[in-house]
Amino acid sequence: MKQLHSFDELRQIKDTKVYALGTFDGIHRGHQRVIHKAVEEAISVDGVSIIITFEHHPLTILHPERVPKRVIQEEIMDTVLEELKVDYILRLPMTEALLKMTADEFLHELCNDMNVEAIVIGENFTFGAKALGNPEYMKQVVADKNIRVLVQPLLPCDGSSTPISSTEIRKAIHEGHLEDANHWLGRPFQFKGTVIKGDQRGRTLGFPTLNLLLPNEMATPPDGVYANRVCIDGIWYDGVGNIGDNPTFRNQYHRCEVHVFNFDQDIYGKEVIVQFISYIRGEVKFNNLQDLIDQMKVDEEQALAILANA
Ligand SMILES: Cc1cc2nc3c(=O)[nH]c(=O)nc-3n(C[C@H](O)[C@H](O)[C@H](O)COP(=O)(O)O)c2cc1C
Ligand SMILES: Nc1ncnc2c1ncn2[C@@H]1O[C@H](COP(=O)(O)OP(=O)(O)OP(=O)(O)O)[C@@H](O)[C@H]1O
Repeated sequence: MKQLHSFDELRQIKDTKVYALGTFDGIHRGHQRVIHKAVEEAISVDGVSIIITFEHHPLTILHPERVPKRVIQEEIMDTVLEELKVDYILRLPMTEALLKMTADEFLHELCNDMNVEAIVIGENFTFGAKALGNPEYMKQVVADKNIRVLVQPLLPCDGSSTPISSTEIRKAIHEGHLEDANHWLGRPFQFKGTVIKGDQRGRTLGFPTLNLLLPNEMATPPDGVYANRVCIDGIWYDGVGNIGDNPTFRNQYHRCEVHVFNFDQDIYGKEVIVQFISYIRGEVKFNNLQDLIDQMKVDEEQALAILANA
């Protein structure tokens, strides 16, 4: 998948274009429906599929303190889009000028002299200044250009009328409802990070762990113990992990650590991906080391049972 950063770069592409429009934080199952349709259409007209999105959330300009935490990191988003066979992604830089662009102006930039065959959006898609543009309006504006607007019905969360959305997924992650978040995402919630040096105490407890700082831009599950999977050098391992600041010990800092089963290598400085499969329990301040060790043994058994069925 190739990366684009401006309307000008988009104009350089001469192939027949099929767009999928939106923020796409998470590439959840609803987003996948929209993207799949765009890829399918592009193949059927021998053209290219292009995701049109933004480099940063609009609130980075208006209210930076209110920017929502992300449910997928950009790098992982790109990997998922590659797997979905998307040809291009245009990440428009977020500027005041872009925010002020009317729905009409936005469509003009996207559609004039661009050789566009179709635009795929979800039913709830809005665009342009003050989000005044909607699917009906888009259809009217592009009707005379022979561009088809393919509006996809919203995929609901199971057993409810609420559509799957990054907002619902973010909430589930924050509340520790990883099974829901993972189901709506269509893959486990995960993040990538660099392994840092911990206090090297874990080894002496019989539970060596790899330590990571939690990525600042990401939604994070609550402090506590989790069944995890970890990707190290392209290989996936099972493990049991903890998010928190280890209240049993003094002078600790907030981090994510995972005890990886059947693994004993020095991987400081390596990039790993940690997936969160299920919440097991909250973090506890233990009165002595033996109580912590005994509890970690119970956690390990529970994680093994969860992962055997996940
Ligand atoms: C499965 C698991 C459960 C844990 N639970 C707790 C806990 O409830 N309370 C706590 O203070 N630390 C907990 N920890 C963190 C340990 O205290 C920490 O791994 C250990 O002190 C080693 O730290 P180090 O990696 O900096 O050497 C847990 C760690 C793991 C792997
Ligand atoms: N559940 C869904 N089913 C089908 N399409 C969806 C669904 N949710 C969003 N879409 C569509 O996917 C594209 C990207 O969605 P976008 O990220 O802009 O919104 P969202 O997922 O609803 O996020 P938020 O929770 O931030 O509102 C849009 O065209 C949108 O209409």
